[in-house]
Amino acid sequence: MSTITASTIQYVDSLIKQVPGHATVEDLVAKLTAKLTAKSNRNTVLGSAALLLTAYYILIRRLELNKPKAYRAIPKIDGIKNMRLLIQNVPFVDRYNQSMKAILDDKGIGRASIGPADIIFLATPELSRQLLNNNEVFTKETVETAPAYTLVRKFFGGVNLVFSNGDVWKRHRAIANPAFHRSWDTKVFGHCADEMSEQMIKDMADHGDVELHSMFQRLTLDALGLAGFGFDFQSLRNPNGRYVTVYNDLMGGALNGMYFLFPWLDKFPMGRRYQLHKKLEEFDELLYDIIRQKKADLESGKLSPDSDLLSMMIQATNDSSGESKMSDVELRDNVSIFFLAGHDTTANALACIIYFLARHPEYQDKARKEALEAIGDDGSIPTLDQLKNLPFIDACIKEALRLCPSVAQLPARYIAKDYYTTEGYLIPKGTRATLSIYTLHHNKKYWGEDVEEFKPERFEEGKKIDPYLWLPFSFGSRSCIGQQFSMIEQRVVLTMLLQRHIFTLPANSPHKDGLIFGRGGLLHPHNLRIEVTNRVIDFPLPLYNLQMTDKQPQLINSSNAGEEEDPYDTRLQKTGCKEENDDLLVCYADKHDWRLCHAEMQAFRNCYQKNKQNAGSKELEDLERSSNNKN
Ligand code: HEM
Repeated sequence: MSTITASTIQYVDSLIKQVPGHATVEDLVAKLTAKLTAKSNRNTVLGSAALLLTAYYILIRRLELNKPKAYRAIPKIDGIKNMRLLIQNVPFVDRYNQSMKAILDDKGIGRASIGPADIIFLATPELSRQLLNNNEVFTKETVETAPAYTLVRKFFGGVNLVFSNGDVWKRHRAIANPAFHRSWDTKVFGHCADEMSEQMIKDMADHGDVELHSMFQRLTLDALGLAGFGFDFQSLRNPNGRYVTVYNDLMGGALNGMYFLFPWLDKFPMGRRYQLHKKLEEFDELLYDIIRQKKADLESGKLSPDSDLLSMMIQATNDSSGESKMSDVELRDNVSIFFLAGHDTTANALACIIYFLARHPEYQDKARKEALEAIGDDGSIPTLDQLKNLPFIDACIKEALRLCPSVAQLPARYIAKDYYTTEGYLIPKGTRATLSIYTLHHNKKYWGEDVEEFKPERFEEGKKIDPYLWLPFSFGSRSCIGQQFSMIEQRVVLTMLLQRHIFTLPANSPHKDGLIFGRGGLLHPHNLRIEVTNRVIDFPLPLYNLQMTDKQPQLINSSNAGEEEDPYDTRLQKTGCKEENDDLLVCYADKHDWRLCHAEMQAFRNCYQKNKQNAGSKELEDLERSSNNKN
């Protein structure tokens, strides 16, 4: 057989050389069949069939002569290997390293037979420019193509901002744009950072470390629920709460590879699938309740139209008319997709950046210094103004997003018509294409030999980075609408956490030589455990000093400890702020971190300032002055 194959290859080769460049496969096959038939007198029928089969294999499968030359020029990636790794649920980065990294790094383009149609991976800045500026050719694959009974379709909806094209997408983007591009209230994010701070200290006490990625998932879910829809998931306080569990189960189900590969099993769901469909009904009930309530509150004037993202979108659809309006189903489908697009993505980014800062204490110190200079050290939530000038922290965020782009490759585009790239490759109609953001971010050609190292200096002020090379949020008209939301959230959370805590990678961490990523659709660190300690700081109140360490908080009177009549108490009584002071102490006793008692501290401070200026409080000031002199 091997001699037959070898001679057939030689024979087919000689035939191909005789055929003009523009010959069709049909010409070739006809010519080949004629020759083989003529020789059949000498060969057995079996031999001829083998020859024909081998010739077909070589012409069509190997040489792909049924495909245009400009398409054949795109290097091939091993699709079967990729599929096998996908079914084995191998994490994205391992799958990528084993099956396509070498080709994409070198050639910047590759194609594979995965799924119903070939998929082309684009991985140079020039190719990303072409994909991102040709939305009519590189169209989004919509969820509508999934049958209506599938979990994915029911969960993410038929039409929404992420999975739509043309006029439908324009209408959704126009309604969502003003809601996203506004001045976000930092308090929501700050409130979540407060809670996370508290939870981390509890986890440290209970387990000796903190699983950072799931902690940030809880933070970003709470933040999105509050800032987006005015709904408090309370997942930081209660990770097993009803809606958190429902939501997490649904995400786990819908993004599981098995659900993508066998969607038809959803037609008659059984076992776990059945449970998930039931949970989806529960989740939908919640979403529709939120929408109904919001509409009623807006109508009655109970809620201001700019109170959260959903209110603004409802207001925008009320202001538009006819087809521009959004139905409740469309609003629900967008709310659902915002959860998918807007919570895990930022959680991954935050977990990665803390990991890199923990691995590089020198960068952590520098980032903390910048944070303290910008937002102070009194535990208050930073304002937008205070967050404007954070060049080093911003550089760290960008560098972490380079190394860990949550969206490692863009969701696939369906090719609506034949497209010739400027390099002369053909991307044929009916195939699919994606942009490999991960390759662009990890290619030595663009970032140098130290490409895998965390170096925020790459993004220092004044350094220009090609927007088609660094693309964590994509670029152009279909870039991430939530970029500003995410950046503000990251800045608030990072500055507040750096102000309060020190992050250390445990000596035996499996991540000590490099980040290990987990399974699933989005790139995220796998089981990332970090040690968190409190910074030691001085209490800034004028009356006494509270020094705290993470281990042993102590309240120290600044003067005259042990005297019979405690002048501290006397002074407090005179300020008339004893009640506020008690509230503050109770809060501190409860939370073990005065920075989590900001409201109580502010109330005490306001009261103290006010009473100090009262006529007749001179005695108090004298007392304070004499106490200072003694110290
Ligand atoms: C670090 C955080 C984030 C990353 C890395 C990220 C990344 C991306 C990327 C790469 C795209 C382009 C997808 C494509 O072209 O197919 C995208 C689109 C989108 N993102 Fe984000 N995203 C983040 C945060 C958010 C947040 C916080 C929200 C909402 C609250 C959000 C909502 C969206 C939406 C709605 C789109 C679709 C925009 C359109 O097609 O017009 N994202 N995001």
